[in-house]
Amino acid sequence: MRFTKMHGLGNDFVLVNCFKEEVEEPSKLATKICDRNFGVGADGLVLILPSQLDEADFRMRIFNPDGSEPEMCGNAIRCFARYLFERGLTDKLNINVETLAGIIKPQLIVNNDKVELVKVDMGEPRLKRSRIPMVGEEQDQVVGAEINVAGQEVEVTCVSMGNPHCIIFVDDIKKAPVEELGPKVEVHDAFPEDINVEFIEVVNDTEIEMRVWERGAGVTLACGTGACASTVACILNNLTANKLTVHLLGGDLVIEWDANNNHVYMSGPATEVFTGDWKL
Ligand SMILES: N[C@@H](CCC[C@H](N)C(=O)O)C(=O)O
Repeated sequence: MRFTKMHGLGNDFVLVNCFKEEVEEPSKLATKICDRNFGVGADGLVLILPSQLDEADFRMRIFNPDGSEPEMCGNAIRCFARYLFERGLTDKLNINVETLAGIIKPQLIVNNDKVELVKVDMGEPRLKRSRIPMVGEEQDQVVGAEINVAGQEVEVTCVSMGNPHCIIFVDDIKKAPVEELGPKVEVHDAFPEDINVEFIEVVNDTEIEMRVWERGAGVTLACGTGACASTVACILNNLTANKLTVHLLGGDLVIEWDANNNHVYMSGPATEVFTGDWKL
């Protein structure tokens, strides 16, 4: 099976073109191919598929290294769009992609035939508890709410970008308890579908530092949906302006929550690393 290894700011993926390859058990394949010792090594397996929907050009499925299937992945969809364009699967610069989080719209910014950046219309953030999902009063927003994590009160803001995110503000990002608190919050009873956990230090009005513990993956160098959810969380808490540079371990994303249409936009790079043949 032919595959392509790509990354968005070090959040890395194995992409398989299912117009040419057949993947029978994607969840099982993800656990094997994402393994960093016995496989290719990646934060996710991405399948490139045709869409049956009139409004969509292609369909993206993504699987976490633990085999679970999340609704969306921000860094993967930039890689997905670049792959489609550079492999000639489309000549469109604005692509409509069917995902479990709805239709997501990447736009390729091309210079001299080279994809320089991908700007993605990530759609509207979901703010009600029932849409995160989180237990409790369905219609409420979760802004500065307290949850008890192993005997410790933790203040959280929760936002869904199609997939769920729990944002925790910290004073010093270098001391953020990503590996201690992250896995406990991920599987907390309050979150019936588990949750991605972002630790945020607000640097100033237009910049934040972020570290992430991803559902089904653990620590990663970047998370696109997480950067979008964290930007929304900063704005809901009146901490920043509506357009931010999000500094991640793997590099920077620019995120804007547009007040005119309530959509969140993410801009960042997508990089191809190598292609290979999977033999197992
Ligand atoms: N790294 C991704 C998010 C991948 C899915 C996530 N682990 C989940 O389970 O929701 C991104 O860039 O958005």
